[in-house]
Amino acid sequence: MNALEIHDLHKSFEGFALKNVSFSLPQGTVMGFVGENGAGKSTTIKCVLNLLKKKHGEILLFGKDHIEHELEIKSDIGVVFDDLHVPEVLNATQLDKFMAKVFPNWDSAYYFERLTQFKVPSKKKVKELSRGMKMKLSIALALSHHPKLLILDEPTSGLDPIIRDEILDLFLEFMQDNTHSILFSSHITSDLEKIADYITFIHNGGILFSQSKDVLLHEYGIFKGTIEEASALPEHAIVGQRNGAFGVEILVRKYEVSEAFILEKPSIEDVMLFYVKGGILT
Ligand SMILES: Nc1ncnc2c1ncn2[C@@H]1O[C@H](COP(=O)(O)OP(=O)(O)OP(=O)(O)O)[C@@H](O)[C@H]1O
Repeated sequence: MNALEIHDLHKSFEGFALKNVSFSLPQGTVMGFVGENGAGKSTTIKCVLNLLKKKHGEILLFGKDHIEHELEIKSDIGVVFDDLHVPEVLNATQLDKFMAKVFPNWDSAYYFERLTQFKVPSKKKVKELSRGMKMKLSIALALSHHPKLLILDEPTSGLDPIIRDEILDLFLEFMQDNTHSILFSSHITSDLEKIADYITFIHNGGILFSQSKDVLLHEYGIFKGTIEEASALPEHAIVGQRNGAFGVEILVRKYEVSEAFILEKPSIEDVMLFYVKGGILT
C-alpha cells in the first residue's frame, strides 16, 4: 500500500507550472523530495494538502482521493512547514487546548511528553522561542494526534547542524513503527542522505526521477580526468559534465562504463548538480 500516490499532477501560476508530476511513497518508508529553490516542492505539497487547488491529476492518500476523503485523511497526517503557523502570542500549553478542539484524537499526555523530551518550554510565548525550539514545537504539534504520515516542507532549513541532527533523530524515532511514512521536502541533501529510503527529484516543475536512494547512489559514478581520458567514455553513459581546475568531472551511469575507469561515489548533491548544471538540462 502507498501512503501517497500522485498521478499526472498539473498546477500553474503565471511563469511557473507543475507538469505531469507523478510519484508514489510506499507505506513504511521516507521519501526525500528534493529540488532547487522554486522547483515546485511546496506547490506539490500544498496541492496534496488541498491548500492549493490542482488543475488536473489524481492524488491518493492511503489509497483514498485527497479531496473526497479530506477530513478523514487529515486526521492521519501531521504537517510541518519551515515556519510555525500559529498565533505567536500563545504558548505551548495554550496550543494544546486549541489542538484538542481541532483533532478528535489529540493526545495531550503524549504532547506534553514530547515537549519535555524536546526541551520546549510550555509557558513561553511562541514569539519568544528560538527557531530550533519553534521547529521542535511544530513537530510535537504534528505528532500528537498520532498521524501515520508526516508531510515535512523544509523542516530543517535555517537550523544549525546539531539541532538538525536531533530533529532527524525524532523523525527516525517516528519511523520505528513500520506503518508510518514521511514525505520530506528539503534542499539539504545531507539530511536526506541520512533519513530517506527514496529520492524524488523535481526540476522546473517536472519530476526528473523518483527511485530508491541506494539504487540511485549505486547507479552513478563520477569520473575525474583529462578531456582526452574522458573522450574514451561511451557517450550514452554520460549524465552531466563540469570542468574542474585540472580537467573534467563527469557523472556517468556506472554500469554502462568499463570497469577500467576509476569512478568515485557521488552524493545526492552531486547527482542533483550534474543533472541541473551539467549541461544535460537547460
Ligand atoms: N501562490 C502563488 N502564486 C504565484 N506563484 C506562486 C505561488 N506559489 C508559488 N509560486 C511560484 O511557483 C514556483 C514554485 O514555487 P515553490 O514554492 O513550489 O518552490 P519550492 O521548490 O518549494 O522552492 P523553495 O525550495 O524555494 O521553497 C515559484 O516560481 C513560485 O514563485
